[in-house]
Amino acid sequence: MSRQIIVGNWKMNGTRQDTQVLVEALVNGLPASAPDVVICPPFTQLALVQPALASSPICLGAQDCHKDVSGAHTGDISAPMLSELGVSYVILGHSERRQEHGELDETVREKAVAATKAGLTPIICIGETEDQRESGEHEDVLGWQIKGSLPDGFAGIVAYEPIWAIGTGLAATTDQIAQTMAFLRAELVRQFGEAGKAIKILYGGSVNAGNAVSVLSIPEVAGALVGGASLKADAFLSIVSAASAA
Ligand SMILES: O=C(CO)COP(=O)(O)O
Repeated sequence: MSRQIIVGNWKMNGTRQDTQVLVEALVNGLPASAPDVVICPPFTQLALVQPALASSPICLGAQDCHKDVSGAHTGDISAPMLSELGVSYVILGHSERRQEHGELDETVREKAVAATKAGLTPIICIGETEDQRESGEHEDVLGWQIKGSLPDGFAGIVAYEPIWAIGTGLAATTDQIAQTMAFLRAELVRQFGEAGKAIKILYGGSVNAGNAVSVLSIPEVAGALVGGASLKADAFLSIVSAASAA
């Protein structure tokens, strides 16, 4: 299996003090044979974290970017601004942004184009609601999200995050993840041809130190997008170690 990637999405958490303590623990505790590791602090902490990662293989990610390079977009941050801060990955289309900010597939696609132009690797999130899973519509929903959110020639990462598994402590079962991963791979190949085989797919949704080994051992799972457990150094480093073992 190719090298896995573990991404920590800190969401809207972390004072300067918390951030310094957490980053130091991650940098010092990273195992020698670690997978690729990315941490995505809030925008306001990026400039603080970047120098702390200077001599570490841990990469810096952001949680969103705008589709334009600059302009009258109050409160937004552009992809080149992130790139200038040493950011190399950006999470796009997270369900919290889709739900709280009404972000549509089309917007996510435009942001992915902007991110790629600025040299960032987009991590595009997709996932179904609990109702969609229960009514058996989840594959249709995920297929449409891939079609709508991933630009032509997409060479980034997809993160499958079932909305009902985010922050609930109830990760999807290994069978649910395995079936959905197989569906997503087939869909990526159907939509992108040969290039669809190379797109890494992460799983996200209540990944923790206890379930990481089983989640990361599922075929097609190329890593994890971790929320809550990425805020605790011990838990996140256990997940990182599980990826090294998977
Ligand atoms: O949304 C997530 C990562 O982007 C997952 O969050 P939790 O790991 O807290 O469920």
